Amino acid sequence: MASMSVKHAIAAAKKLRSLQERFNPGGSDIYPALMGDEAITALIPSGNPLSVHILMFTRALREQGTDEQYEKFGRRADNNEIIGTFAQTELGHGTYLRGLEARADYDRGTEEFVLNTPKLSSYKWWPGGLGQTCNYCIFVAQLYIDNEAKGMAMFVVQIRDEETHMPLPGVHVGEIGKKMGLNGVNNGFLGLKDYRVPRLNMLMRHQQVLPDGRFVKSPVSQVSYFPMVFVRCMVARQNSNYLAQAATIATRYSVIRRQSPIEEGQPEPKILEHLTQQMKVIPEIVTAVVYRLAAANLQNMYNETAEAVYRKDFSRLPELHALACILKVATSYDSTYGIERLRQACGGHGYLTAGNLGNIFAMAAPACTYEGENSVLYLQVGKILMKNWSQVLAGRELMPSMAYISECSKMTSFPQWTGSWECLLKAIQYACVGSIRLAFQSYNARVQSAQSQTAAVNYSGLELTKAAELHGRSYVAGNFYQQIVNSPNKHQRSPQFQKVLENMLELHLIQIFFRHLGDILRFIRITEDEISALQRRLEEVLKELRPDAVAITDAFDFNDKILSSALGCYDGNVYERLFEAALKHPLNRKSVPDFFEAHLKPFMKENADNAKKSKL
Ligand SMILES: CCCCCCCC/C=C\CCCC(=O)SCCNC(=O)CCNC(=O)[C@H](O)C(C)(C)COP(=O)(O)OP(=O)(O)OC[C@H]1O[C@@H](n2cnc3c(N)ncnc32)[C@H](O)[C@@H]1OP(=O)(O)O
Ligand SMILES: Cc1cc2nc3c(=O)[nH]c(=O)nc-3n(C[C@H](O)[C@H](O)[C@H](O)COP(=O)(O)OP(=O)(O)OC[C@H]3O[C@@H](n4cnc5c(N)ncnc54)[C@H](O)[C@@H]3O)c2cc1C
Repeated sequence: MASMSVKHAIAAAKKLRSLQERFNPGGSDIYPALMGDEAITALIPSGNPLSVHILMFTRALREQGTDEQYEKFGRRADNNEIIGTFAQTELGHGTYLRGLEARADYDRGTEEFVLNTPKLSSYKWWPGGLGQTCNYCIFVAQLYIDNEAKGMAMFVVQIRDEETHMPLPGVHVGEIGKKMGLNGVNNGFLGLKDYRVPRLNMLMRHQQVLPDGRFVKSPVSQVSYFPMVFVRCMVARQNSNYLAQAATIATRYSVIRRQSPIEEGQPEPKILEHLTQQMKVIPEIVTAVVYRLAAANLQNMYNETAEAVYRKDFSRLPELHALACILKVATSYDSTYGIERLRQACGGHGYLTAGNLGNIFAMAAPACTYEGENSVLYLQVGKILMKNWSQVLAGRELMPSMAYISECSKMTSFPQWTGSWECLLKAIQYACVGSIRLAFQSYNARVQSAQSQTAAVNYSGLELTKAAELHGRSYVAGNFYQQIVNSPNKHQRSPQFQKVLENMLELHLIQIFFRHLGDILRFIRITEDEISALQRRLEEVLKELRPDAVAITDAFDFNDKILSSALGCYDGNVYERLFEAALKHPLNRKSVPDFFEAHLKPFMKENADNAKKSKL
């Protein structure tokens, strides 16, 4: 499996490189985006062993290395002359980066770093492609000068011979083992023992160790976390695509499959005519659209911020970090749960490998863990919200994506309920701000009762998480509202198209309202009649969107090869394709399987003989 995926990944890399040269000669930016795109991930169903090389190794060299270091390592990596990975996580630590145990001691006598993974728990563990594909890596370690810790630093480390691919002396490298999916990625382990690299192998764009051992601190230490910010943005985009793929499959299947007359004596309808089926499928289509738009916005913000960071302007980093975290969490959680819901919406056939929903799930689910475990990132956003709430209390302006928090904080009570989109959006934002206020009070009370700030974060963790989750909902819903209602492109849309978009907005807002009804009722009074009215609107908008479901998913524009699904093909020949796939199964190669004579027949015979004996 690993060797097939390496072969496919290389073919894809070549093809994309040629597209890059044709459409963006000399540029380097579209290549990583293309490389990680849905086409590639779908065509390499066991995972792309070059993803971390392209998304993290090359970027870190470009963004964390000096120009000289880029010339030495980065250019070769961009050309795929060397293949690397990002080796940060260890067997004993993934989340708590300050606890990483790998160390780099500066030897000023030789102007080298001595790299070590001193214990079993300090072995690098998980990096994509490290097991077999890579010959280089970025090794993240605690930097020590004269045995004094200076914080995290990144080192370019050659781990295999460029000619023979043999591991170099002092390097212990291998594959970590079979996973629930992504088995083509050869995630690896790495131990280093007194492994020396020249001083200029430490990436020194933002912090430096001078030849005499003097340490020049980065102006902003968090900039060393920047490679993770990029991948979080990519996860937001990629997981939205996985959800869109699953939604396309389930929608197409739901207009082919017929089951159970709705009226006695009537023919069996397409299953998508059943209201509960609409509720399983259509909201997921809409969620995919909503997240794709949010992820596109995030990507633009990333591009602008990355350019600024390259010029050493770090001012927008906190906002990008907060948004990348929350969208990474929201898209990975919602796509994972959504894909499973869509699998169930395909009944028994959804469980067949031929439907491909299992593999799409296996691709999407680990994003809840990698690149920052989701609960940990919720807490990270929760902490940022606390900081921003202090700013609100001090009357200061907030970053644009949090401006709604200031606005809601000024409201003494929620305005008259109208049920309009503006009212629904405001209700979500208002509940979010109420949750932030409660979390802040709880956190503050703990700090005032002499708890440390970190302990106060831990014990207010549930409230911080709730506030972060609602902030994600507020941002995503607000972004969708702006794009549908206030977009400058609105007037170029046909009235029919605008109506479909507005129906999607209606469904999204009502869906989020019902998901968070408990949270909203905590802060806003809404009557039973007002809630019932929303229930009727939900049923109505599902009915309105039903005829558009196929067209919307067709507009995602996945071709059959990418979906790889007997249930989701464009031509709708579901049963023919399921049969075709079944007949290809190895057990169908022979009418009588080998195990019959060897095991089954003797077993049955023995039972028959015993039965005969007991009758005698
Ligand atoms: C189309 C493409 C397809 C995509 C598919 C992807 C394919 C690739 C597949 C897999 C790749 C997976 C690769 C990896 O997993 S690499 C390893 C990733 N590891 C992590 O993400 C570790 C998670 N941990 C952390 O990020 C941090 O430790 C932490 C949780 C944020 C906590 O760190 P720390 O304790 O140091 O920090 P504080 O909480 O005290 O925060 C201090 C201040 O720093 C700010 N901060 C934190 N992180 C960042 C950041 N990234 N950028 C900017 N600022 C950051 C934080 O807000 C605090 O700020 P303050 O103002 O309060 O001082
Ligand atoms: C498919 C895959 C690919 C990966 N690729 C790479 C790669 O290329 N390079 C790389 O370096 N790493 C990679 N990783 C590792 C990944 O980044 C880590 O697994 C991830 O950051 C989570 O860290 P952890 O495994 O240590 O989880 P842990 O931190 O041990 O989490 C376990 C549990 O503890 C909880 N927890 C931890 N800390 C806190 C806290 N402060 N507060 C509350 N709860 C907490 C978590 O919420 C979670 O429930 C990959 C992982 C996977 C699954």
